Amino acid sequence: MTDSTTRALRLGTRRSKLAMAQSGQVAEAVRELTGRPVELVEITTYGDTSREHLAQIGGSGVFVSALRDALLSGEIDFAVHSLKDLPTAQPETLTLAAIPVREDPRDALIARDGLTFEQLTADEDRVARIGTGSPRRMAQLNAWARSLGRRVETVPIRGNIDTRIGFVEKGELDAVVLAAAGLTRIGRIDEATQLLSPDVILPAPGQGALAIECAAVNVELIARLAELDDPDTRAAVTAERSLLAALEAGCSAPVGALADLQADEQAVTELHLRGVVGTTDGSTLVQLSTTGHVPASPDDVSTPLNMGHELAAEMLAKGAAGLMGERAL
Ligand SMILES: NCc1[nH]cc(CCC(=O)O)c1CC(=O)O
Repeated sequence: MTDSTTRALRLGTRRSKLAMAQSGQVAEAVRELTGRPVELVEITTYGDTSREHLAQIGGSGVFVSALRDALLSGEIDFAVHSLKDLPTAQPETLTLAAIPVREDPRDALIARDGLTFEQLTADEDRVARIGTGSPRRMAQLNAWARSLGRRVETVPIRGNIDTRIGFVEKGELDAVVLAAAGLTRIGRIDEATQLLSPDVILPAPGQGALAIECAAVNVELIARLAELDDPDTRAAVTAERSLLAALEAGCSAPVGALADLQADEQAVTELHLRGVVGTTDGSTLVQLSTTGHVPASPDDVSTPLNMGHELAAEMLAKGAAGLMGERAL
């Protein structure tokens, strides 16, 4: 006989080093919270087995669909995702039970010889080759170089974090750009040679945040896991993802967004949302921001949702759609 209140909770995870690191961290928090054992169940996803470029596989959520199938079939009780890999449309059958406190949302540069982007691009006789498969990073890196009166060559690469850093270690590329949060989680943040300010490189919507997902029918577990939720992070990533959704862009589109919360003098929380869309060559960027007041109720995400929609409408009015690749306007 199995007792549903004491049996191990099954946490579905991808096998990658990053996924195992973040699942292990959440497993520990859930053990402490519930007093129940947590067992990791490895699930292989299409995103792990495909050798095609992510932009070519297209569609969002290649990393998440196998985990979601396992949630719906009851094979696992909950899953941990990188929020930035989750499609913005949330299926009704699944619930984001918790979005814990976010890690550093910034992108990081790992360059040869400890160099910064400014140093790397200073040599006029040698165009720096920077590896990234992300159209968002390409657009902003190229725009940044242009603003310095320089050029860079962005080289499309794929693979896990270790593989990508390997291109710099082997001298095949001058630098790569990765999420600081991923580097921190696998213990390699010390190798970053520069943390890229959001003033020049806006991260992907939701970058640095995790999402703990359950089948919607699992109401008791959802209520327990809600204690791991951080309302400030949820408000920020809700605004970022609402912007992404309203731009009708997928996770591989050249869209950056970052929301930060600040308490003003009257202790009212202000949400500042920045968004960018650009062509991958960096010749054109549409970059806008907005500020709103967030109500004290942690359950009310209507303000962040509206801010994302409104900022998207302004960006579209400034021609954002035309910059996002071959899409019907
Ligand atoms: N696209 C892959 C991916 N998904 C999540 C992270 C780690 C950072 C995070 O949790 O946002 C990464 C690696 C990267 O972009 O460097």
